[in-house]
Amino acid sequence: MDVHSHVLVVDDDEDTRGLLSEILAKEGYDVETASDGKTALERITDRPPDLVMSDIHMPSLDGMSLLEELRSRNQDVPVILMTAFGSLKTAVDGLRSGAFDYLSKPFIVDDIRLVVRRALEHKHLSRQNQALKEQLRDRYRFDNLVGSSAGIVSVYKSIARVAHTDSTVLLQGESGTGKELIARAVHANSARSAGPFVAVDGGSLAETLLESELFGHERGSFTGAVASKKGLLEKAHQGTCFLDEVADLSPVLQGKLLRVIQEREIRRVGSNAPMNIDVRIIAASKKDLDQLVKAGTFREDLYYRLNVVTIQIPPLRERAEDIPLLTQYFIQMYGQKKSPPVTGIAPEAMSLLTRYWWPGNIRELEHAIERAIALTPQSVIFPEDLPQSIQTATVQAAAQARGWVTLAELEKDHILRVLEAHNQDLGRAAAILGIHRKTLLRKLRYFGYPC
Ligand SMILES: Nc1ncnc2c1ncn2[C@@H]1O[C@H](COP(=O)(O)OP(=O)(O)OP(=O)(O)O)[C@@H](O)[C@H]1O
Repeated sequence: MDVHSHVLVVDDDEDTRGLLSEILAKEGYDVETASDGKTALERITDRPPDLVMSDIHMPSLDGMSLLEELRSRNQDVPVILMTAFGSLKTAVDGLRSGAFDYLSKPFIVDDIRLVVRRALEHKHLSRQNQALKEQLRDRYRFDNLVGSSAGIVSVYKSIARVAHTDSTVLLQGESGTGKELIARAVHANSARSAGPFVAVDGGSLAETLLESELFGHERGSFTGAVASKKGLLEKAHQGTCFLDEVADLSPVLQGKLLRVIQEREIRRVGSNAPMNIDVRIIAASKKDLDQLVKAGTFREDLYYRLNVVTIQIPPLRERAEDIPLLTQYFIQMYGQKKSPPVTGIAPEAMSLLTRYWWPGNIRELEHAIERAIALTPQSVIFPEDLPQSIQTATVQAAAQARGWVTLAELEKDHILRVLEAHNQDLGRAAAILGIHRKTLLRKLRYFGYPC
């Protein structure tokens, strides 16, 4: 946060103005003063401050009226009311009318510092959240895809370019980068959008089951096939079939898929009669198909058929500038359902998110935000609401930046990772670490870990 934040002190008492100016200037703030509410309004119009500290009782426009005037002008500057000891009720009324906080006179210097810092942090945070909300509403979106980095904008352009053609598309990207969402966007922007979108996971089923899932089967074609059944490719007729984890298809199924693409026809298991189908195939893989072809585990002819247009989706760590926007998007998605609603994230927590390397990409970020929202009792996400792995990763990053790491940091990091990986089960973690449970507890208490 900017230490040169501009604070306007409003008080009819000259000594109070002097005292506050001195304290705040020492903290690095740029301080201006006014002796009554009317003068304050003129100053605010000329140069809007980041924070207003106003006495409640003043001649010509008191603190409460100043607050009301600011709110009626839709000016969202935080206001701290100052009150003489005894007029607490007015201060509480002020909070109800939207003051950020109040300070009682005589002042305690540390209270002033703390309340001012919190008010400015709050201002900074709400400004940041507002900017992100506007970005989300106006731009940086393509269907349900969010992001403004060069990497994701180039993906949007590719989607727009290929959607209207009927070509087969190959999506290459790590797990959780949004391949299915992108496939849906291609379908939604194509001439087939009124037709079905059918997703098939090539890695989820054993070969024979997958074959009958994909191509369907005739009654009696194998034990248990009591009725004939449409396959997923048939169900996708006149629409799009999204084939995820295409690298996991067995050689036999790779051959059959190649035939579908070449001949535009399928045969149900147990049938010799071919059926014409009109399906656009979008295939996806987290493994590099080019490498698999070289290694001889993926058919080269199928690769060339799939690879007519390839969209490379960059991992989240290579487009860290998208993290704040995505975070805000997920806060809006999950935070509204909570009571009280979660509407923002503290700058320290956001800083942890932007420094983490996200091996699980956007899916991992989405889960981290969803979990933090479920855990936090407040309306803002703080660092301690984030998974331990994200909190500790930052220690590692800092150590790496220094080029070394202390033994104590290494030990703490390792212990917390093992605990995280085993759902905080102390017994299992102690066994894996090769130490007694009591020793583990002692170390955790020493780290300040709640147990
Ligand atoms: N750009 C994005 N904007 C908003 N949400 C996104 C974006 N990309 C991905 N997501 C969300 O992240 C999650 C994972 O996305 P998706 O399932 O499409 O990834 P994937 O690459 O297909 O993963 P996998 O390879 O593991 O199947 C989903 O909940 C999706 O809605």
